[in-house]
Amino acid sequence: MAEIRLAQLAHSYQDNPSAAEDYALRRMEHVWEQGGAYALLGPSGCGKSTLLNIMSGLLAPSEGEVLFDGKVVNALSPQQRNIAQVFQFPVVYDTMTVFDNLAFPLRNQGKPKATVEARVREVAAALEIEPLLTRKARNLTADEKQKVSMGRGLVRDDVAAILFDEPLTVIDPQLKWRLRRKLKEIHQRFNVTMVYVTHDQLEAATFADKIAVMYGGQIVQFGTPRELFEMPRHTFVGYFIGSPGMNLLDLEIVAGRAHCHGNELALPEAWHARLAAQENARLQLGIRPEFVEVVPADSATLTGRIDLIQDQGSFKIVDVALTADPSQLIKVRVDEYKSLGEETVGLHLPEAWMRFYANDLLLEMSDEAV
Ligand SMILES: Nc1ncnc2c1ncn2[C@@H]1O[C@H](COP(=O)(O)OP(=O)(O)OP(=O)(O)O)[C@@H](O)[C@H]1O
Repeated sequence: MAEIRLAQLAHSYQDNPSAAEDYALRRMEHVWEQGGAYALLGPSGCGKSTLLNIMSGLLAPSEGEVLFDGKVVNALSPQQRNIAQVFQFPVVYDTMTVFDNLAFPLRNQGKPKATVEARVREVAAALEIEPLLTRKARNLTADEKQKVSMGRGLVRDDVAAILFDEPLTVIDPQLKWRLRRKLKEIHQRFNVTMVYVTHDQLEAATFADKIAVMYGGQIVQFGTPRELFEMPRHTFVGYFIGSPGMNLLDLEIVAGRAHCHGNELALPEAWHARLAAQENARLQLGIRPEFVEVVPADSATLTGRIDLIQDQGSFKIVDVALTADPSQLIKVRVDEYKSLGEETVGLHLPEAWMRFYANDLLLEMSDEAV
């Protein structure tokens, strides 16, 4: 088991990269601590698999170093790094029984028969595949094969880390949730560093203690699911996390004060000054649909017309088109029983839940300054 450190790491698939866009991974510093349960979350093409393959040793980075417990491992193969990897599609030996598939990595290491037997049964029980142990792998369903594949990743107790690359893609949706919970339980029991790649925020949040959100070849935020929800450090995190994502509204500075679509924001003086000081930056206000309040129009920060109401069961998502600019929609989450009355509504944006971004990056202010 190991701490995995990425030092000045970058990767380009091109021979002579020059511009930032030539890099699948932009220069990064990152640490996965020993024993953590992590998710690497991001949209297709953001660099997740590239990063995972560099950590496992399947791909050599074009720049920088990968360190396991402080030792540079760039030149080591996946076997030498002692990494277990579980891929999107099952990797099993069809002609072997499930037992032999699970036992394979242990027998390769020359482990005693009793140890092999005990460990295979423990992992099979954790994954609920004990009844399959005597079956030939080729007769299994895709779900069952993938469980065996995961079992092969979990069976060794001396691995530096287990890396999962979208391992539940082939799994039946109803089973997915149960398997994620299982993986979490197994993580708690075996205390091994796990990094789980996914593009699904729910999958990331149910598995991981901390999530690294990737965008455009960079880790734009590394935090708990709650931190990503409450304090997105990049507009992409605001937009990508949440359902629907964060509302992002352009801000203007008029005579040194922050305005949103023609209305001055009710903010402490220090915030107006901080925003006004961001010369030439694109300024945005971010607020999640959960925190926008529907209020009488005469006491509102902004007013608008209800454009669409989507019933989501226990709540509704209401799209409000702003009076000052009807092309700008704000999404508001309201209780299913809330009566919205008039078509024109007022919106209150509580100061505690407003987030400010300059060129997509969160602006912060210490408590004393506000
Ligand atoms: N072998 C390769 N040769 C050239 N470019 C590649 C190669 N593999 C990936 N890329 C490019 O690198 C970027 C990152 O790809 P990567 O597969 O790491 O992203 P990802 O987040 O894992 O996406 P997905 O979820 O679709 O697998 C993409 O622009 C992709 O086109």
